[in-house]
Amino acid sequence: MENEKNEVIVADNYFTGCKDNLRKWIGHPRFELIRHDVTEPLLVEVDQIYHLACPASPIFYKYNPVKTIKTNVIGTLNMLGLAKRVGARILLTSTSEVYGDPLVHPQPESYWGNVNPIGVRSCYDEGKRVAETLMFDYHRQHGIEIRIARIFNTYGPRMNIDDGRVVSNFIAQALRGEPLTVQKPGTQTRSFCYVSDMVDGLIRLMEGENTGPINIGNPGEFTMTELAETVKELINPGVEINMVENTPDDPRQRKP
Ligand SMILES: O=c1ccn([C@@H]2O[C@H](COP(=O)(O)OP(=O)(O)O[C@H]3OC[C@@H](O)[C@H](O)[C@H]3O)[C@@H](O)[C@H]2O)c(=O)[nH]1
Repeated sequence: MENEKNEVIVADNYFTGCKDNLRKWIGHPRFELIRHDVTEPLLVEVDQIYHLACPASPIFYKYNPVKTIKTNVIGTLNMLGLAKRVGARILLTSTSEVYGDPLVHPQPESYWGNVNPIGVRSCYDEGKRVAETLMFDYHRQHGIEIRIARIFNTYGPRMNIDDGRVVSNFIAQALRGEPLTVQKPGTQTRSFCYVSDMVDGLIRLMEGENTGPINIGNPGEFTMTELAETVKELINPGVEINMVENTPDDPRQRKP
């Protein structure tokens, strides 16, 4: 949008997104906002498609798993159909979850992953794996220009305070003076990425020549206990850290 030539159409079903986050652009002559769910076809004329749809927080994507997999499969088919009809380049935001509970560490893009196909996270990780397959099939079969980013745990301003991912959870808990809930064993690791770095990475990927898949994230790796201690020290040294039960199939380590 900052570029004076670009016109931007945002399609959002507001399941996790929020109109208020776009307040700055609503009414701008080069901006259009449509309430739309990608599981339905979208008829617009565009040169580039950022296919970002799908809840990303485990609590949200597990809330309605059938809808999550529909978004990843039917949603991606619809966006690829749009790309094919108008000759647009399409970028898919895939995920580090395609590596599942990785047996290779760190995870290079060449690693095929260790994913449970029938678990509670499968709607998302297998869904994104199918989405990647569809991208490459449309590329090979129809010559569609594709870009695939594998996003690592990302955080930043305007995240929903109840998003459920670990960074916002710990910060919200510390601000409220509630115990920080570290899911057991606490030694599991993540590499975190700041949202504006992620956006830079996505734009560079879209504008560059590399189709991907490419990991976008940071090499810094933290255990969840280390993260809780850092948040406690920075925000509220008086707060407790509680170990709580984890959810099934939580990846033990993750680093690009
Ligand atoms: O309150 C909490 C929440 C989470 N956690 C732990 O923190 C770790 C990170 O969990 P998050 O819920 O933030 O999300 P994950 O890293 O598992 O997945 C995320 O990262 C990759 C993205 O592409 C995905 O969209 C997103 O699901 C997990 O090990 C989890 O057990 C806590 O210890 N306490």
